[in-house]
Amino acid sequence: MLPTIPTESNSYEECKITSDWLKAHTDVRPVLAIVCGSGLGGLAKTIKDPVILKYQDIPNFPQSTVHGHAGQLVFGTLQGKQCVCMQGRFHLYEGYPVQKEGVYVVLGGPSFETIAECRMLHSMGADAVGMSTGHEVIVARHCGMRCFALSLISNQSVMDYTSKEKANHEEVLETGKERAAQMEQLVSTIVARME
Ligand SMILES: O=P(O)(O)O[C@H]1O[C@H](CO)[C@@H](O)[C@H]1O
Ligand code: HPA
Repeated sequence: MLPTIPTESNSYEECKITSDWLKAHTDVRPVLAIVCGSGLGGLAKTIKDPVILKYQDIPNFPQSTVHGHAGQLVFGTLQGKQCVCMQGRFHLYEGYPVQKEGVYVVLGGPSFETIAECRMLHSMGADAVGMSTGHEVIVARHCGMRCFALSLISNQSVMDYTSKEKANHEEVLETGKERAAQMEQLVSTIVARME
């Protein structure tokens, strides 16, 4: 029987469970990761002191369904560098999304979108709406700065005329407060790893 293939990318919490599980099962902390395609999994055999973890044993991990893909992570050392090899990859044709991408639309604010505007933006392919980051990035790029932006999705757009919900700044602040510690951790980790 073929394994169930997730169609959505995992949440932060699910990814953290995966990452904690992996860290508990190997002391290797890879500085590089190599994806091995069909017939190329042999590279993983050259890894020194390998720790082999099967995809099927890793929580929340996708499964390889293609013949010739071993379906395991091999952690160890290659040319003196700590690395991990994926012996088996995940393809679009197996039903895996290439990447969970979204379209961020930036509007002028400060008002929140009306239901009609939300519906229009949704029908145009928008996944998220903001009134800040897009503008900032445009100005920064104009000044020649390289940018990396994070936007916390803080509230749901209201699309239903019968809904009693209304997007509001209190909800945005509330979500911001709930996620502040994670955002702070994420940003400081990114900064620490910057060359
Ligand atoms: O205040 P920032 O962080 O921009 O986030 C958002 O929160 C406000 C809307 O509630 C807007 O200012 C919007 O940009
Ligand atoms: O619902 C929203 N719309 C636009 N900008 C926003 N910023 C936070 N929430 C929103």
